[in-house]
Amino acid sequence: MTQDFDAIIVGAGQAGPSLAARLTAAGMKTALVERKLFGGTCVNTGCMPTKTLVASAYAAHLARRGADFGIVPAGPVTIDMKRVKARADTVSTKARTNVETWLRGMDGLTVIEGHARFEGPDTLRVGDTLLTAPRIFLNVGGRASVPDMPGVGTVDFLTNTSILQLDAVPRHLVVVGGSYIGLEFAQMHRRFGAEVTVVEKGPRLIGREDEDVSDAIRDILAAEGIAVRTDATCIGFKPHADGVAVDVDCTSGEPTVVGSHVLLAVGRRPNTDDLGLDAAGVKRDARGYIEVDDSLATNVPGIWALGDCNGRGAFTHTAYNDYEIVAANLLDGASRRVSARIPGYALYIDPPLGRVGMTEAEARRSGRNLLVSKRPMTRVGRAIEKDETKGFMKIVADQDTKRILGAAILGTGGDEAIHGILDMMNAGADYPTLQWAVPIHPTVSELIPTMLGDLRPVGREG
Ligand SMILES: Cc1cc2nc3c(=O)[nH]c(=O)nc-3n(C[C@H](O)[C@H](O)[C@H](O)COP(=O)(O)OP(=O)(O)OC[C@H]3O[C@@H](n4cnc5c(N)ncnc54)[C@H](O)[C@@H]3O)c2cc1C
Ligand SMILES: NC(=O)c1ccc[n+]([C@@H]2O[C@H](COP(=O)([O-])OP(=O)(O)OC[C@H]3O[C@@H](n4cnc5c(N)ncnc54)[C@H](O)[C@@H]3O)[C@@H](O)[C@H]2O)c1
Repeated sequence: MTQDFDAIIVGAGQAGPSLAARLTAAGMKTALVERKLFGGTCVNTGCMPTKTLVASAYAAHLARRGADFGIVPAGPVTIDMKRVKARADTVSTKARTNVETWLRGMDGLTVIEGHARFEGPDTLRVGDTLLTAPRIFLNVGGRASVPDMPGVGTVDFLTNTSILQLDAVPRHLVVVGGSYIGLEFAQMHRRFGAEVTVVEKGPRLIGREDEDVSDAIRDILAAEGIAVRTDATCIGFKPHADGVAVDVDCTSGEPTVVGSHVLLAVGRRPNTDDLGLDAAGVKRDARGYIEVDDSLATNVPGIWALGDCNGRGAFTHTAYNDYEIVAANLLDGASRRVSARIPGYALYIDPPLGRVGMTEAEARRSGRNLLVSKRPMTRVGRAIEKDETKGFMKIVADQDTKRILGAAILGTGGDEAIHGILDMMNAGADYPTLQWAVPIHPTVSELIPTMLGDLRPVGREG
């Protein structure tokens, strides 16, 4: 059977559903194909369950710290991991149901469950059905990457998906990969009561960030009793009576760590290998990401790629912004470009890291005349009042243009406070403009104008 549409969307992640709403509202007969869970990674195995778990872990941490605030707990803090898991499941399930209900009730949209694969540039097969359309939008996302590390096939390991099924606290969780996914799970499980070791092949955690950020995060995690093994260039796995033996024969420390559980958090790979892209002539890069231009169009006219599968972003908000770009260009006559996007994101350890724009290292490499201001959270009233004074804030600006180039707020409320800077950068305002804002007291954000007053010149690199 062949069904003809004006538009087909593959994937109900962060871009697909909203795009379906715009296309159908514009009168296009649209099909949306989803092979697994409506809402995709963020809703089911990414942001939503993990941030719900992070909130439970924070509650446990604060409860243990009760005495610091004059609150005397009735007894020791215990973790009911079944209820912790149930809470995360409920949040995910509600969100997934909402997306699915919305899509199924959308006028002009045909929802098709199944795996879509190209048979030609305007034709996709889902089971026995052929779907055709002059416009095809790929929002197929990604999955955990499982590299062919020595012994990986001989042991049980967890990914960001399977670890969500744990309803008991692991005795010893070994987290391989010291970046976003690894660090969020490492800290939450430590706070749930597990022994935790993070194994990172690079010389430092979260290696894309500035060294001072990496160092501060390592200190924060170490203070909670998380063991961190960096420079682990020779990681391997062996079955062990107590779980899994992980070779971390690094430059120092014990050569092997035995964990009851191992989480692989070593990056993601796009879901583009089983999409039949060759049949449509759509180009992928060496890592499998679909190649797109600045408007997210692929090399084949009438096919666009949005979200994690295009390699231009790896976050929910970048996937959603991809939808906004494509919809605005197609339906509103706009000419929006992905290169205009200012990168921003947060790492949800506690305290969180809010980030926008360039790191200081990137700014130095750019050869500009730089101004930098840095302030420890021990000098932020709001943090002192909350007794959450770990971390620091840093802003980097261009001395000549007076534009803010980037910022990092590693500290309580950092994921929210960073938006004051992100919004100003997005508005194209210079830093003296932000300096004149009258922020609310007591907040973390109120120190941003003060920091701008403390900007000092620093040298360039190289
Ligand atoms: C543990 C974890 C925590 C995260 N936390 C955050 C966070 O706090 N903040 C943040 O911004 N980002 C976070 N992310 C990243 C975020 O989840 C992703 O960037 C986002 O979900 C990408 O959305 P997407 O629409 O590109 O793809 P996805 O959400 O992955 O959706 C793709 C959909 O396409 C479907 N699909 C794939 N192939 C086919 C096919 N051939 N046929 C039919 N359907 C198909 C899939 O089943 C899936 O439903 C996290 C990710 C992980 C793994
Ligand atoms: N808070 C958030 O917004 C959030 C949270 C989780 C995930 N995410 C998204 O998910 C993506 C994937 O996250 P991730 O942490 O899996 O990947 P990542 O690419 O950010 O980091 C992978 C880490 O694993 C290390 N690594 C790679 N191969 C290794 C090996 N063989 N042995 C040991 N270490 C190894 C790398 O050096 C790196 O530190 C991120 O890019 C991010 O966009 C976002």
